[in-house]
Amino acid sequence: MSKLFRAVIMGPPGSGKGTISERIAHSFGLKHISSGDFVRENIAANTEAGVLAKAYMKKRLLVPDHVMTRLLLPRLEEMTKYSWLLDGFPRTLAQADALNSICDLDVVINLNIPLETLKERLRHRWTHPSSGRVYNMYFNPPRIQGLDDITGEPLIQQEDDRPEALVARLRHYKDIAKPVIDLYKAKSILYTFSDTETDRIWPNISTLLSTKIPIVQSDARCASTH
Ligand SMILES: Nc1ccn([C@H]2C[C@H](O)[C@@H](COP(=O)(O)OP(=O)(O)OP(=O)(O)O)O2)c(=O)n1
Ligand SMILES: Nc1nc2c(ncn2[C@@H]2O[C@H](COP(=O)(O)OP(=O)(O)O)[C@@H](O)[C@H]2O)c(=O)[nH]1
Repeated sequence: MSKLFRAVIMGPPGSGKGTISERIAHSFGLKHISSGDFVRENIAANTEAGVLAKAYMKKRLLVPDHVMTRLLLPRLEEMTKYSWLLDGFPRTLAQADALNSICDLDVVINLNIPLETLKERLRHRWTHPSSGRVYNMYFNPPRIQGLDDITGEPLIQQEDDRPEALVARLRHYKDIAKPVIDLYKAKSILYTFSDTETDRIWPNISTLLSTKIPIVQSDARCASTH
């Protein structure tokens, strides 16, 4: 059997991590692990780490490294048989070091999107709070305005997505992501994509992954699409 594939997707809020992760999972058959969704699931299930995480998220703070690693590492260890794509983790160098201690990454996709584009997208991002599903009123609107496609529940605009909040979030992202980006650059596994449109970035990511994903995965993809 060929080697399993391990990838991470990084980028500031609104850069398209969730949108692109879904396309990668669909096209290449990788398991998509969204750290934000996983945190929300743990909060909903009232796990010990979920209770800790909730206290930070309520204050709109990032969850500390030790809580995030306690949540994510066991989840990844359950996935040793699968190829996966990790979205939203690691965010800090400490998280990257913890990840490094349990696996070798093949590819890190780094999304580099202009600030004005991020502001514009997040201004129109609507979220289904309990699942974390996101919509954009122009790019991928819900079937019925203001309602989640799956549950029919109301969508909300998160405080954090307001342009005023975004500038601070982005500055914070840049500070904590820089050493992580430098680490992956030094390992020669960082691939940076810069554009204002996901639809223009996607073909380049798809080409990259087609050259990297092991044969077993590509065969599985062909089998499921023909
Ligand atoms: N490594 C991580 C991943 C997540 N979280 C917490 C804080 C986030 O606010 C929340 C939700 O994470 P998401 O990645 O879903 O969403 P965000 O709104 O933070 O980011 P984005 O706008 O990039 O989707 O989980 C965290 O503290 N540390
Ligand atoms: N207009 C526009 N919106 C996009 C594009 N790509 C993603 N979006 C929307 O922008 C928002 C942020 O994307 P998301 O995938 O949630 O980014 P994340 O925060 O990095 O996970 C969502 O509302 C997406 O639907 C794009 O190319 N153009």
